[in-house]
Amino acid sequence: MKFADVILPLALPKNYTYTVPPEMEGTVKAGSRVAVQLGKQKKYAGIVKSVHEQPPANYKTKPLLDVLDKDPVVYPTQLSFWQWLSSYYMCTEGEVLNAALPAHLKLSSETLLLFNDAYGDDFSALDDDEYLVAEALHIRKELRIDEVQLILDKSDVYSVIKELLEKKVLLVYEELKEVYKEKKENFVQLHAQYEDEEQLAPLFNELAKAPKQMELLLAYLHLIKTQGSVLQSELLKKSGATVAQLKGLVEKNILWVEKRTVDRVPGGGKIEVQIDFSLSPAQEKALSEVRRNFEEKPVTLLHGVTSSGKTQLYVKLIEEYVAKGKQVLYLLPEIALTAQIIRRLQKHFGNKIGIYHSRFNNNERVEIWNKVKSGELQILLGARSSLLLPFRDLGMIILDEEHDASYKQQDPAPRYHARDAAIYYAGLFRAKVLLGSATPSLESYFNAQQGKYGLVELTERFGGLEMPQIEIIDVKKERAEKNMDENFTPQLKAAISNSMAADKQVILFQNRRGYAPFLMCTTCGWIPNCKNCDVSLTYHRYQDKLHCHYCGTRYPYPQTCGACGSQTMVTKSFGTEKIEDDLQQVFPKARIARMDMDAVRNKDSHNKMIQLLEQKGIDILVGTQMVVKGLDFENVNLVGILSADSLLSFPDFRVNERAFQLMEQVSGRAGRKHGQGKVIIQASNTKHPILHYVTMHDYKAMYAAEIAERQRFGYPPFFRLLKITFKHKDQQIVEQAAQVFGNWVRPHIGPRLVGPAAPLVGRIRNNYLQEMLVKLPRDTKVITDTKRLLQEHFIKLQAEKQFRSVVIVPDVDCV
Ligand SMILES: Nc1ncnc2c1ncn2[C@@H]1O[C@H](COP(=O)(O)OP(=O)(O)OP(=O)(O)O)[C@@H](O)[C@H]1O
Ligand SMILES: [Zn+2]
Repeated sequence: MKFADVILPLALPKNYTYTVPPEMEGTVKAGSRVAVQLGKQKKYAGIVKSVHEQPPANYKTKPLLDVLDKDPVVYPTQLSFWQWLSSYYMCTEGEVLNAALPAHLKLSSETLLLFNDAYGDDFSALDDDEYLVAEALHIRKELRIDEVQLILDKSDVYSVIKELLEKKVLLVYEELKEVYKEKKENFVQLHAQYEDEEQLAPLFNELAKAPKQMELLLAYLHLIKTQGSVLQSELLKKSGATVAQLKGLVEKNILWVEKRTVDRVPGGGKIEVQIDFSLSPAQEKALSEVRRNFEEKPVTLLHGVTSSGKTQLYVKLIEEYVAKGKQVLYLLPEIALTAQIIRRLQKHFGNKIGIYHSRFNNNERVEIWNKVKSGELQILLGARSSLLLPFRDLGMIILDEEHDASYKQQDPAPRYHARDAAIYYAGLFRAKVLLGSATPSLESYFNAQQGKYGLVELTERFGGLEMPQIEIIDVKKERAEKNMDENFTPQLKAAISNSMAADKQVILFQNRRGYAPFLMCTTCGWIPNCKNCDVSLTYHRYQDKLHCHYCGTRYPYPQTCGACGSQTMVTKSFGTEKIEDDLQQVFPKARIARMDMDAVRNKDSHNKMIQLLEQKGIDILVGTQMVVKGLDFENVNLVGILSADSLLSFPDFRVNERAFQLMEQVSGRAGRKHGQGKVIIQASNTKHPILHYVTMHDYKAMYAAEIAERQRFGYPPFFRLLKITFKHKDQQIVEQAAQVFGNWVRPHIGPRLVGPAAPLVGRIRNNYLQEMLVKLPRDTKVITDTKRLLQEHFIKLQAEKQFRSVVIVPDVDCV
């Protein structure tokens, strides 16, 4: 008798074992999707983790209902990776599976199926069962899986549903209510008679009188040669012609236009790799050092100053791996960054490259999933979630901006760090990992210093440009002397004027979004707080509302103080929205744009803003963290940091490291092409050592100072941090639970256990919080033992009646 352990897309502590019915023995493999029953009613599609002959000790197994795929949906490598993720990051394999699988591959009895209107009503291509379901759906528009079971009068309906999904007859309802729409685009083609070169010559003569049409035709011929197919939009862009001019050629029966369904995610195509630049001697040297390091070590850190051309180095390396037939994963910390990089990469790799991130809809995700799995996509650019894709033969992972905290997943589980997960995942393929940054994390630089990672340094900017010149301005002084214009010092104002006069562009950085981070009553000091969270509210002038940045709740603007009733509410501190407003007053002619989470909610608006900036349609860009990283604009010569103080003063042991990284990175946007850039940093505490390191662009001095502190106080990289958060609606219960838990484990852990205590924001979405920190020495055995101990006590705590509903969230390597 054969048994299969199945991972279900649920947070079950253990995987269930099912019996493999004899007729399925040939088809059930590790990685296959199977339909199973859980409990009396529920059915799910899960993934087989392993097939074996060992019945479980404590329960009678149920049979698998169905095998959903001829070929497994993931390879054994992914199963090993998932298992590591779940054990290292203390979550269940079901949670990992849930994060990894696109919704279309996850089905359960609660799944709502929708009819895809785009399919039409011609069901002739369907078999009997499919037809019955399609017809019912066509009439009723939506069905639950149990209703499908009634219609077909059987319980194993998953394979039918899967077929219908693949044939695009039906859709899986997702919260986003996205509807599958085939994407159609106009393609242009040459009439067959002209495909013969000899016929072309007379055509050219004929068109000599119509130069625009001639240009169109030439552009067409170029595109068809290089790309294999010609999009109307691209053709018009390349030739600079109008639709009317194209119509002219269509009317002459030379070209014709056809609407075709296109992949949402381009792939295939016939572009050849074109590397049309050469590396500078410094880059060449760095590249060969990377290669040499790769021979000895799986991980190498490329520490290259801003604008040293790390991206170009990546391109060369990618080319080498692609030529060897390997897949390459290029990770970026934020979706926001993909837009510019993808254009840079597509220049070289055309359609060999795909993008993947959480803002993709499910249709797009399934397409990418399949192309990565088949190996059709050789290069994938993506955010951290692309690590969960079923790569077939990975040769290298590039992790750009490796220091970035957004590489850590916060919620929900698995709360993995993409850098560490990438290193593990690459190890399973014996692939290489290249970490790149101008401001490496202390952890990675430490590992490089220790010889665990290779280290390659690139210390000069490409093109012989100097690092930007940094000027620190004392805001306290300027304020006292009443020289300030809103939040701008005269120095910053003058520098902006100069840039604009020279037809250059400016980036201004402020780390708070909204208009004012809080309001205050000048009579009694009252500050409006969120009802659900213990935080002050941010004023957003655009909507004239107060927002909670933790739970998203919006409140009307209070005309009077909520405590004393006076009409003396004033805004305190300032966010990007206010800077944008004030700038417009000070520079009425400037074209100003704002880039923050509020301004660029969807991927396209962000992309458009970047393109506008590239095309010099914006003079001044104001933004948060978003403008800091990786962006490459040749015309920006000035960067202003409005308030360094807010970066240097929050209670976190990483504050100095983060502030340095941020300031160095945002400074790095200035002066990347035509002459040295300038950076103005406004600060009250101008003597802060971090400001000094930034002025000198001295990463190593910052590193030396910080690493000593970390060692002294027992923080990463010397210890790993595991944070445990307890959450409950009732403050007393959560405090008790944390106390009890602390008392249980403290005797085993000792002084390495810190807390419990309420975090800075002690209540979020009406849940009270308690936190505890465990410092883990870099010793695998201690780490595993401690995790096991904690896990046992989580279960013990939740077995206590009064604590049953306390939510426990372990966060390994928290950031
Ligand atoms: N070998 C090269 N040939 C032509 N252009 C180059 C070369 N190297 C770099 N550049 C150009 O210099 C600019 C900076 O390079 P790139 O963006 O790769 O730097 P980076 O090291 O990734 O910087 P950051 O860390 O700030 O993101 C880009 O516009 C890039 O196209
Ligand atoms: Zn709130």
